[in-house]
Amino acid sequence: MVNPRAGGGKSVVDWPIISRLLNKYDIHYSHAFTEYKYHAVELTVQAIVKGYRNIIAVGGDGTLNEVVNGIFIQKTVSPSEITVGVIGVGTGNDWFRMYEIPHNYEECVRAIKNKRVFKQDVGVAEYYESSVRHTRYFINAAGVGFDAEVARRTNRLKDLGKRGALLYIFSLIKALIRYRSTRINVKVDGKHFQDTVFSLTIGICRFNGAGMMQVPFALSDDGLFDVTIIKKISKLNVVANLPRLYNGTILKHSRVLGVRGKSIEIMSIPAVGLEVDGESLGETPLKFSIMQQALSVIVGEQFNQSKLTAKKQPQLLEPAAS
Ligand SMILES: Nc1ncnc2c1ncn2[C@@H]1O[C@H](COP(=O)(O)OP(=O)(O)OP(=O)(O)O)[C@@H](O)[C@H]1O
Repeated sequence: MVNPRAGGGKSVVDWPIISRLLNKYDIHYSHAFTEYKYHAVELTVQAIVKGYRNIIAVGGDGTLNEVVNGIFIQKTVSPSEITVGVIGVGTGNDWFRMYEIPHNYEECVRAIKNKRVFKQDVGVAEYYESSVRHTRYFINAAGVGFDAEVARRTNRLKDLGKRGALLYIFSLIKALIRYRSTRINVKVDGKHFQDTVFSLTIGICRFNGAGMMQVPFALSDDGLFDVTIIKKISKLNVVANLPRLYNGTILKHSRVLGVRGKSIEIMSIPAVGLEVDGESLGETPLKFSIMQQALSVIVGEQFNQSKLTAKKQPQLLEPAAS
């Protein structure tokens, strides 16, 4: 599935190079260009009906998310029979960072050829848009509140043809000027937490926002979401602590809480926005559930799961009982 809009149009320019590499490594494939938003969901469903069982997303996190949604809404085969590979041409490519998927196209195609498969968790997000309940699968991270507002602004800029990882920082600064923290009620595996919250991230993998680590200890196959809750915080404090978003120390901040759980519910008045895998969706009330090791993905040759497991740290706070 080739998204010609990914990376601000880079995928369509680079497709001849990528297709030559797929031929060079003797990977037999057919390709389809997406023609509109959500088209990769439909194309994935159709491809599986036609008998394809290995799907490569050529794009960024959004294209990959649509392929995953196609895999989980189709009824032809069990999703466990499908394997997903990626060639990253997106702007953020955050999911790719978790698995050390190379930037270099040739290394990427070689990794697909070698087909080291990892089974990762899949999240299910339920949200509301125009008072109608929707469901969306995700494999990287979901953001609520300020995080979703930054994604909304970034996506608007991408729709206007802007590109580059600095879009996220630019949107973050613009969003910071206007955003107000909201009273949010969070339920994690039945335990309540209520406070005025600036931002909340629900992670399966570790990176979002073009390289930020808001859930720095997430393990993608443990059947648990890592949730990071940033309580109301001054704008100056946000700016002073920006490096923490990149160096994995965000949980050490006194206004930040980390919890783990399988089932998350979020309510707020007024409603706050949601993004999943960088795609801007609807708003609260929200429900998240997780399917452990439900998707087979091809990882980079350098990816070493045991390195991640060693970093698993149990310092995360338990959510306060109501
Ligand atoms: N033909 C198309 N025309 C317009 N939008 C499309 C088309 N095909 C796919 N899309 C949309 O393009 C959006 C961006 O895709 P994607 O996320 O893969 O690229 P990106 O934004 O450059 O990368 P990243 O999310 O990693 O920063 C997705 O929301 C997808 O729905």
